[in-house]
Amino acid sequence: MKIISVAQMKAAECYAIEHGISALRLMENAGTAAAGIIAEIVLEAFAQKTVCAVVCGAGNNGGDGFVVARRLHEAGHTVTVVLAAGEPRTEEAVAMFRKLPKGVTVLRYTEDSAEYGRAFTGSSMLVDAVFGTGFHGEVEGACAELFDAMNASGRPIFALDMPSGANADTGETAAHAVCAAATITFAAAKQGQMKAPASVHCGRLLLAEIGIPDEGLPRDATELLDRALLDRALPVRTADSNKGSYGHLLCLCGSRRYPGAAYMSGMAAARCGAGLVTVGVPEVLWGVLAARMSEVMVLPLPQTAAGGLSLAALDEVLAFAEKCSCVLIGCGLSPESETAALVRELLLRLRGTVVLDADGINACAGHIDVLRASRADLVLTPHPGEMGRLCGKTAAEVQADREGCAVSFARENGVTLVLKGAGTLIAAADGRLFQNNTGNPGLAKGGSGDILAGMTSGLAAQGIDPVLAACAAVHIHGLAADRCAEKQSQYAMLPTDLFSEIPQIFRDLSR
Ligand SMILES: NC(=O)C1=CN([C@@H]2O[C@H](COP(=O)(O)OP(=O)(O)OC[C@H]3O[C@@H](n4cnc5c(N)ncnc54)[C@H](O)[C@@H]3O)[C@@H](O)[C@H]2O)[C@H](O)CC1
Ligand SMILES: [K+]
Repeated sequence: MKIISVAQMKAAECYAIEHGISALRLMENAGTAAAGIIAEIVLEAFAQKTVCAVVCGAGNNGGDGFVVARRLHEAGHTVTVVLAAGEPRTEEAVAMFRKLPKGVTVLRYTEDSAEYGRAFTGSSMLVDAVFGTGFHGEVEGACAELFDAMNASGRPIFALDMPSGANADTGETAAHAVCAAATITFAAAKQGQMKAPASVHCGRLLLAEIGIPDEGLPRDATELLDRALLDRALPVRTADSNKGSYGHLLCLCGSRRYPGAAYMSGMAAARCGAGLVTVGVPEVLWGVLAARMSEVMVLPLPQTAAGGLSLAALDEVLAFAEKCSCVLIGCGLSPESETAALVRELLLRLRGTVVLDADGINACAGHIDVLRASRADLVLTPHPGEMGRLCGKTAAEVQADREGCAVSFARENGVTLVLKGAGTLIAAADGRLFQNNTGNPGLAKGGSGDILAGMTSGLAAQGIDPVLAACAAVHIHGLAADRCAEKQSQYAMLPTDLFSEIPQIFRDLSR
C-alpha cells in the first residue's frame, strides 16, 4: 500500500468525486469495509456475535463510525454508538447518522460517565471513530475523558483511519490519544502512521480499499511493505523443481574475530529457500563452521595473518562465483585493509547480483567510484553509521533525512539501498521507495544485520528481482523479530531466534 499525506488523501478524495464516486459513497465504502474487517477479526477471536461500542466524532471519521455501527448491527452484533463531540456536523456524517437502525443505542456524552463507562466495559471491543485525518493539536474536555476510559477499558480498540489524537502527517500524538489494537486505514497508509509515537498507537495497520482509483493516488508515493508485496515477490515452488531451481549463493563472510557472521548469514539464506548456500571463509574458520552447519557448504579460502580474507583468494572466489546466482560480501569480514582491497577488486570483476553488508560496505567508504564502476547488480544494506561513512555524513545527519539520503544515494550510484533502522527504507535505482513497519528494538543486537543480509541474498539467489528480494527480506525479518519479541521479550530475544520463526511466516504465506 502507498504512504501519503493528508493533503494527498484530500486530493485523492476530490479525484474520486470528480470521477463520479460521491463523498457519501466513499464514506459508505469506508464504513462497510472497516466493518467487514472488524467482524472477521472479532468472529475469529470471539467465535460469536459481540457487543461493541462505536465512539463517534462530529466529522467524517464519525460518519464512517455510523456506517460501521449500522453494518455490525446488520451482521447481528449488539451495537452502542457514543457521540463523543456532540451531534454530527458534516453533511455526510449527518446523513449516515440518520441511517442508524433503531436497534442501535445512541449515548450522548454527558457528565454521567458511568453510562458510557458501562457501554465500554459491557463491550467485547470498541471502535474509535472520533478523529481521523482531520485531527491536529490537543485532546481536551470530553474527548480526553472518553479516550482515557477507552484506553483503560482493557477492550481491543479498532481505530478508523487514524487512532484519535494522533496527527496523520507528523506522527505526533496528543496526551490522551487512543491506543488501538489495530487501525483500519482508508485507501492508503498515512505518513504519520510510519512514525513513532503514532505508529505505536496504531497497533496493527490494515488497509481498507474504498473505491478511490489508483490514478487518484500519487504515482511516486512511497510504498509500505505488506503481504501483497510478499505475494508479488515470492515465487511459488513448482512440483517439478529441484535445488538448482533455487540458485546458489556464495557468502563471503566471517573472520577469526567474527565466525558467527558466516554462520548467521549462511543459515539465514538457507532458511529463506536458496537451493545451495556456500560460505567462503578464511580457512581458520573451516572446521568451526563445517561442524556447525550441515546444509550450508564451507569453502576455505586464503587468509591474512589476522584471520581475515586475503587478496590471494581473488581468483578462487571469481572462479567459484561463476556458478553462483548471487554473492553476499561483508558480514563479519573485519576492517583489514587487505580484505577491503579484495572487496573492491571483487566489485569491479563480479557480475550478477551482489549484496554488500557491514565491512563490505565500509570497504567502499571513500571509494564510491568502485560502486559506480561495478557491473554487478548491487544491493547495499547499511545501518545509519555505515550509510554516513559511505556518503560522508554523520549517522545523525543520515537519520535527519533518511528518505533523502536513501533515494539520492540509490539513484546517483545505480544501486538498491536498504537503509536499516526503525522504518527500514528500500530505495531502488529507478527512484522507487519502499518502507517497512515490522520489527522492533529487540533487533538492536549484533547479528541481526548478518541475518537480514543472508535473507536478502538467499531470496535474490532464487532469481527474485533484487529490489523485491530486499523488500521481502526486510519485511519477513521484521515479522520474525516481532514474533520473537512477543515470545521472548525485546531484551532476551537473540538474532538466531529468528530462525525458528521464519518457517511459520513462510507457512502463513503458503509458499
Ligand atoms: N479522504 C477520504 O477519502 C475519506 C475520508 N473519510 C473520513 O473522513 C475523515 C476526515 O474527516 P474530517 O471531517 O476532515 O475530520 P475528522 O473526522 O478527522 O475530525 C473531526 C473534526 O474534529 C475537529 N478537530 C480536529 N482537531 C481537533 C482537536 N484537537 N480537538 C477537537 N476537535 C478537533 C475538526 O474540526 C475535524 O473536522 C477521515 O479520517 C476518514 O475517516 C471518509 O469518510 C472516507 C473517505
Ligand atoms: K479514528
